[in-house]
Amino acid sequence: MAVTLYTYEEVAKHNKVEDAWIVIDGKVYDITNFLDEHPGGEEIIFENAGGDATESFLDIGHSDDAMKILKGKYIGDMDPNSKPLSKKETQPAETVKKSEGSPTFAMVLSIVCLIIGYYVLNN
Ligand code: HEM
Repeated sequence: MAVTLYTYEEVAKHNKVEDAWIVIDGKVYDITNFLDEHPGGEEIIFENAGGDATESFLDIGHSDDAMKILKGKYIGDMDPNSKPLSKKETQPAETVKKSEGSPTFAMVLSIVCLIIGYYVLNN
């Protein structure tokens, strides 16, 4: 089967949480479904979305297990004629959303406090 070739411009479009690709060693990987499963954290891997993560990936010294997971995410090769873009051009489109306290919870808490305050003042 023919290998799909991608350019750095094409890869750079996939820099979103719901659509994230990275390049490692001339190969392209779709890591969308892996972001929140990454043992090293969602943020650190997402920082490389849309760009080349070869150096960061190898620097960490990932295990054979990590290599196996990586293989499963393979979608094609880099076009050897494509030139890497600057870091600025491959910045992820957003940051990974952190789970913040739910606004509903804060609202319920305020209402409970008001009710308690009302009873304290009126008894
Ligand atoms: C698809 C690509 C990746 C896969 C499949 C992957 C997989 C894993 C796995 C399985 C681990 C657990 C430790 C191990 O088995 O080596 C891990 C840890 C880690 N990864 Fe990744 N990773 C990927 C990309 C990256 C990238 C691009 C970075 C850095 C920018 C990164 C940074 C880390 C860090 C900091 C840890 C924690 C290491 C530690 O606690 O010692 N990973 N990764």
